Amino acid sequence: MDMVIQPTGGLRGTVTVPGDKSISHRAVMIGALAEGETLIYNFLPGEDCLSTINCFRKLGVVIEGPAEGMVRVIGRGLAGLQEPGDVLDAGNSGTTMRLALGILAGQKFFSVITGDDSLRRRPMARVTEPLRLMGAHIEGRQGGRLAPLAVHGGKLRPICYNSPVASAQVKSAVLFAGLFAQGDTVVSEPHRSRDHTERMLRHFGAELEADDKSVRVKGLPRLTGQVIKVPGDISSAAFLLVAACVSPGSDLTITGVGLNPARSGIIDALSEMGADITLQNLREEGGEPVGDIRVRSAVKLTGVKLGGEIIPRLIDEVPVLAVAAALAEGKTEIRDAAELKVKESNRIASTARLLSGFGASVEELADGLSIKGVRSLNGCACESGGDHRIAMAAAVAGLLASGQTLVRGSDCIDISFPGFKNVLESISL
Ligand SMILES: O=C(O)C1=C[C@@H](OP(=O)(O)O)[C@@H](O)[C@H](O)C1
Ligand SMILES: C=C(OP(=O)(O)O)C(=O)O
Repeated sequence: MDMVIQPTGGLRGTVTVPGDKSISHRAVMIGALAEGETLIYNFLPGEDCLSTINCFRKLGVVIEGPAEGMVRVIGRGLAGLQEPGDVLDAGNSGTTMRLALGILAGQKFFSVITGDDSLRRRPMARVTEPLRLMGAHIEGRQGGRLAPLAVHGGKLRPICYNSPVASAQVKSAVLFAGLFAQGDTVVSEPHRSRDHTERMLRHFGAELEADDKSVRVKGLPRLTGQVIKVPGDISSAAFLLVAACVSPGSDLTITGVGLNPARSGIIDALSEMGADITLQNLREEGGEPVGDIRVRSAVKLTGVKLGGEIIPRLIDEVPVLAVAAALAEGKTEIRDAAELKVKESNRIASTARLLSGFGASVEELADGLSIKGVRSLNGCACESGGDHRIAMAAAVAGLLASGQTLVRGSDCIDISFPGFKNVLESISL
């Protein structure tokens, strides 16, 4: 499907964005392992989260919905999953595959998990290695580095795992496996990644301690079904934030957005660039910080240097942040972001290609991007390459460019932000 985008005269009004993808996945998975019913409100009906629901249905879990934003999970308890009669399909979702592997590692039965072309190219050794150390038997292409992966799970032992990458998916897979091991499982990482798993496990009754760089979970907890209200996804809000910052005449409020500090790097980065962003109505819901974000057109955005600890806090927002950088004054450098190469596409290459098509001045670095701001972008025809974040970054660039933009292959936006085009149309002048 192609999406046509015209230049915007500013973004105005009050909107919500769909539920957080990371939290929606985890609510289904932890709900499945809990005893009793879990009700999930504002569940993200994006394709990735539907893949999680499908996988857990095949594991014998009764899951109703999503219907009007609500999902009901009838938990089976820690020992209640059943052997799937067929291959589990994680679709395009790295989170589904990696987190599910942590759970499958702890099951006595045999299972196979696969995904689409993109997911079958993404690195899985980062989870299969620690899960093998815990005692799981996992086979796959290239010695277990690539899906499809076959898992003979069973009795696991706890480990102290020092992850070489700051990845919430690796951390969560090991913590989930740790639920099935007697004793304490510890995971540490070079920088702190998003901590939704830790927060939600605690909410369901697990014993968990965390400090700056490590997390410890006690095995064999009794998890109890909960009511979860999923906040709006800051990664989806990011597209609207950038469009509103850069286009003159904007005054936009996005209500009920998750503001977990491990996810809010985009607000810090844009603010450092000179954006006019205020946070209002700050509160906590279900153990997650939530608030409303008001963004007005910036007088001027200036280039920044980003690297180190902020990178995991804005990793999925780099493509759209690069659009802001392309129109900022001076140079922006994003380093320490080599992880972008192993997302749905190589996002260093795909972001550089996208921006070049709009006439931006961008250079690919081994671990990031260097972008020199230009006065204006020119609308163009571009390709999503099947990557939802690239498709939406392209749409935002189109809103800020002169002339018309055509985004080819925009259907992949439904992976994380169903209704994106309608939301844009409702706020764009
Ligand atoms: O745990 C999660 O929900 C996610 C973690 C991040 O991936 P990594 O753990 O690979 O960094 C992120 O890019 C992805 O969109 C969602
Ligand atoms: C990288 C992403 O997701 P996942 O790893 O779950 O495919 C994303 O949503 O940008």
